[in-house]
Amino acid sequence: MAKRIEVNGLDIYYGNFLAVQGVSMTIQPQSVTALIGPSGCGKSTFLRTLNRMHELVPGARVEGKVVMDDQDLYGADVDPVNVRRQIGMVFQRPNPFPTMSIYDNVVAGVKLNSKRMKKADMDALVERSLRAANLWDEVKDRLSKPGSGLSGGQQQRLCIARAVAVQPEVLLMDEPCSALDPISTMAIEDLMMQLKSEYTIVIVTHNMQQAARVSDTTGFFNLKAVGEPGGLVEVDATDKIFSNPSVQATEDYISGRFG
Ligand SMILES: Nc1ncnc2c1ncn2[C@@H]1O[C@H](COP(=O)(O)OP(=O)(O)OP(=O)(O)O)[C@@H](O)[C@H]1O
Repeated sequence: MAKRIEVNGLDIYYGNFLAVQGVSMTIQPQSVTALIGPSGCGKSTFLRTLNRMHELVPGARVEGKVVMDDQDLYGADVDPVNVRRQIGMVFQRPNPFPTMSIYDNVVAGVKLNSKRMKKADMDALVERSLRAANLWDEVKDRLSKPGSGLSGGQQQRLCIARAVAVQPEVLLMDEPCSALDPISTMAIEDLMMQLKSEYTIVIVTHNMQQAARVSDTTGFFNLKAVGEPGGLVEVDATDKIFSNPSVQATEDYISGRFG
């Protein structure tokens, strides 16, 4: 299921404002890629271009290429809704539909894709997705209760269950633990390590220990200067980035000298 994403010469605009310039990188399947860098350098903006969510902002657009396996995600005949089905996203704040039951939250995306399913198949999908998100045991006896009744960490795992229920190839996570306590954070990190055997995972994180713990590859984004666009400074094996980066700015950032 996991797919490779090739990004080539990507420039990302909000109207006339060039927010991110010239990103080229390969995102490997069945692995976790972490994106780190100081605030405002364009990590989240870049992440949202990978599943065509960026263009939901009026006036926002990209130039350059994003190719998933052999599919040009910005090709003229490509339906962005279909791209978002293949490339799921988990956000900073857990955002289950508050009045919907846990069960309905898991199948919400599947229903949106207007797939008609038998009740037994739907039940199996709910169980499989909640198990994949390591949440099944905690909620199996209250599937009809509202998703908003769960703890923050459980809600975030519910959102992950909702994302995996549509069987995407890629999972994008934008600071998925920043609103969670350390125990819930550990649960999500464990989950990422398990999910990467089936998915391509890209995570934006401000937590460098987290990037070092969970990712195989790390990309460091930075602004060239104030008022200049952000860009990818270097991308390499996580061990290398955290022990012997090629660029001084990466070392300065990871050793806490700025950002
Ligand atoms: N909706 C928007 N409209 C206009 N400009 C935006 C919008 N969202 C972000 N930007 C600008 O794009 C640039 C990159 O922002 P982005 O949020 O991607 O950075 P980031 O590295 O993810 O930051 P943080 O770590 O603080 O979340 C910034 O200059 C920001 O002000």
